[in-house]
Amino acid sequence: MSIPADAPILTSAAMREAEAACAVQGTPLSELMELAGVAVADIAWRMGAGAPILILCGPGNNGGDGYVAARVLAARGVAVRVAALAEPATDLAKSARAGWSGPVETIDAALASAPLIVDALFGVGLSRPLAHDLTLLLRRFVGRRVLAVDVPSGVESDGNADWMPPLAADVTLALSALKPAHVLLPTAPACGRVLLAPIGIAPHGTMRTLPPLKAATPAATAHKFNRGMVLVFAGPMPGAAGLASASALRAGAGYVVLEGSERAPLSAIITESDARFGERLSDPRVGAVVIGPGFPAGDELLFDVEAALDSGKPLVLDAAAISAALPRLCETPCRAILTPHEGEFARAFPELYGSKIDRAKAAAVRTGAVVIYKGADTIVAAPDGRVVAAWPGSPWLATAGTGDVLAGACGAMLARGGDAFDAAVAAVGWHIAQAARIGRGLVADDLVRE
Ligand SMILES: NC(=O)C1=CN([C@@H]2O[C@H](COP(=O)(O)OP(=O)(O)OC[C@H]3O[C@@H](n4cnc5c(N)ncnc54)[C@H](OP(=O)(O)O)[C@@H]3O)[C@@H](O)[C@H]2O)[C@@H](O)CC1
Ligand SMILES: [K+]
Repeated sequence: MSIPADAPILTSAAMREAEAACAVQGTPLSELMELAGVAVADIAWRMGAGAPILILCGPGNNGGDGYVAARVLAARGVAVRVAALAEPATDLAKSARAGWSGPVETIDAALASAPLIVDALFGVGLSRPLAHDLTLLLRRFVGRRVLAVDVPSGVESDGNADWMPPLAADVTLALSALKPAHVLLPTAPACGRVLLAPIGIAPHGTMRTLPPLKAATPAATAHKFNRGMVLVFAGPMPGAAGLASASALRAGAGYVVLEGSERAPLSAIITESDARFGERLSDPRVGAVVIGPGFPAGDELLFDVEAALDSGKPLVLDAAAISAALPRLCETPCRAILTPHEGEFARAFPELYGSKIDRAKAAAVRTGAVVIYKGADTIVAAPDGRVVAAWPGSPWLATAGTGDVLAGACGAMLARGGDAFDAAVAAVGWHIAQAARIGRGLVADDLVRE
């Protein structure tokens, strides 16, 4: 599974707006469908490597892309068969169908045919789950290689429903932009390797996939304080804050103070007693405060969160600190990154609905903070509507303590100054890159070991 880096993501409504704008600017949709069909044919050609190809066409424009691809592949000498679910229903699909001079079979008649299936049944126009008999029919193709056009058929492209496609794709060719379903669970794994065909629409939007990680080399004039000073607050379980402080240092902070713990995980980390927390909070060199790792909910946490909020420092609020800070944040937004996992998000924002992207965006608007909604399909959302989707993360990150490491990395990035959203995206990118480097058998401590 893989996804193009820094690629646009559009909902079906935004996609239709972009298509309409394209038509207004003088590019007919038939031209886009031609480009889409050629792009599908190119990938199918490479995947098929000379083998026969069966193209399954639906009634809408997704099916239209399939007919164009069939025509292009046949012209290249590939043995192509086309099977349709129904007659084309749109003018575009009808004209694409008219361009295909070969026979059109029924899907069950074509079952025995090809090792490579091009799934052009439904794209962003799917409006309800697939009928049961069609689902059963399509399952009979399981085991063949599958190239899905735009999305695997059966998937609701905006990520609002967890309808799973009967035929998971080996490769999905997203047209013009990725769709939320490509980057959200449970549908993302069914998309396989996602490729993007930029077919003439220049999508304007605020959602993208994770950008490539930039190597942040310190400036020649750097010293430990101007590289970012992070104050990590340890609660009753200091191991978690220890991980966060080590991670802040590894992720590039110049100076890390671990407050409330006597044991530093790395020799360069300064430990201090609780008594100095207030004093440290007013230290002008402190660029970010991390609070929450290893801290159960309760009065003690509430008191410290209030003090951190009063300080006006940029904050990373993790675990129970998120709910503790919520009433204040909703009243007076501050420069903060919240890092909830699924359970913490549900506790803090039980009333939000929609896709994971919608809910992350709504939480960011409500709190005025950047939200990193963690999971295998991590979403980073800013209050101004920017979103970065980090699918696929690393499966090795699904282990205790990795969230504390992410919180520390957020502290390091935030302490450098600059935009909190960019800091959050950089921290998520760093976290995934570290995990990818270590891979099999990773435990949280490995992420901060070297
Ligand atoms: N973005 C781009 O640049 C370009 C995008 N293009 C392509 O267009 C695709 C979108 O095309 P689209 O809007 O025609 O929708 P599409 O997915 O083909 O399906 C709609 C049809 O399915 C039907 N239907 C719905 N649900 C159903 C169900 N459960 N079971 C049965 N039927 C169902 C629905 O009929 P209904 O019954 O709902 O009236 C309607 O007939 C897009 O994904 C991309 O591939 C390119 O061609 C051009 C450039
Ligand atoms: K499809």
